[in-house]
Amino acid sequence: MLRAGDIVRTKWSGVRYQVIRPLGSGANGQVYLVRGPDGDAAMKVCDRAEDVALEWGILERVAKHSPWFPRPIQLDDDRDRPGLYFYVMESVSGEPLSDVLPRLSEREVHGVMDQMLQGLAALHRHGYSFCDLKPENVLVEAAGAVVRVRFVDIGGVTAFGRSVRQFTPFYDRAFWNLGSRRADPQYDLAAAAFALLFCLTSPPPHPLLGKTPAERQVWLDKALRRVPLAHYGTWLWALVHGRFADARAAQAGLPVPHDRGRTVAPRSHRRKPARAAGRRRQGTGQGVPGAQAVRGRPSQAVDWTEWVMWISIGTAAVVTIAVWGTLLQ
Ligand SMILES: Nc1ncnc2c1ncn2[C@@H]1O[C@H](COP(=O)(O)OP(=O)(O)OP(=O)(O)O)[C@@H](O)[C@H]1O
Repeated sequence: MLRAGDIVRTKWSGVRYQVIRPLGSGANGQVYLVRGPDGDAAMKVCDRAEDVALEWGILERVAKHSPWFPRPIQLDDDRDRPGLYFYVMESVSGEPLSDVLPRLSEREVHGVMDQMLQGLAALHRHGYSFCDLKPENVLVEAAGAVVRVRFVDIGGVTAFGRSVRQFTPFYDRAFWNLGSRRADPQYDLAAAAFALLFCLTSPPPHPLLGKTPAERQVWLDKALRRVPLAHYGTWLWALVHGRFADARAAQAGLPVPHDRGRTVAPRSHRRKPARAAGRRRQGTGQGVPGAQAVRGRPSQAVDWTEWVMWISIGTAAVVTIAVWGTLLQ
């Protein structure tokens, strides 16, 4: 564990980094904001040399093709602390997806998802899946009209066809019994959908980990019906069920924003789930460009503008009939 102010001197190149503050930690290690000869950077420290070597190798390979991941800077050991293994990469600014999404407008949510899918498409073009895609690993910078999305945590990136090495249960399609735990484009598309879904509604409760796959699916179906953005329920359903051929098709199917400057309500103010449990429809996937047939998709949240329109038409019809009735008497 490093502290603010600690100095790390690299063993082989003699470069000096000063620790500014921790940026985050996880199962594989800790990440610190450090100041080096070229300014601020992020240092990932792991207990095992193999983890550092593996992540560094992936980062070098992937970052070449994908500006969505941090740029690798250097791999080395600490000269003064034997057993401290680390690599240094670009420090990515932004906040985790879960903190940012609730205060974005529909148009900005659309922008975030569009960029996430572009980032995934770039990675997939080179034959890799992200695999450990979750809100903590998606950093978003939203400044005015500009929204910028970057990915961190390269550790799970896996070549297509291989078994997924690193995953988080709630973002893993196999946990929901919706596919295998093998790396492919749909694995990431499902994870992206779970990330958006849980940020827009609420994260799954911990006890779900001990439930059967059927019980988990019931929970997921309910969550999909609670999505507060028009048309996103259907699109997310198609993503988690692997209905899009690739990230480009999913991007083409992104619901068009109906932006009225509204922000996606914070959790405490979100609309109550639509009372539509019995209104599940059979669908054909129409209206979701790029999606194959979508069956048993969840019904959408109530669209009040449609209700207002029908009430107005009904009132006008009643008034017209009443006027004619009076005139004809
Ligand atoms: N390059 C970076 N720039 C800024 N923050 C970063 C960077 N890399 C990682 N982080 C932050 O540190 C956190 C932990 O890093 P990382 O995900 O690499 O660790 P991990 O041990 O693999 O975590 P997990 O167990 O979640 O997989 C990230 O969620 C992110 O908030």
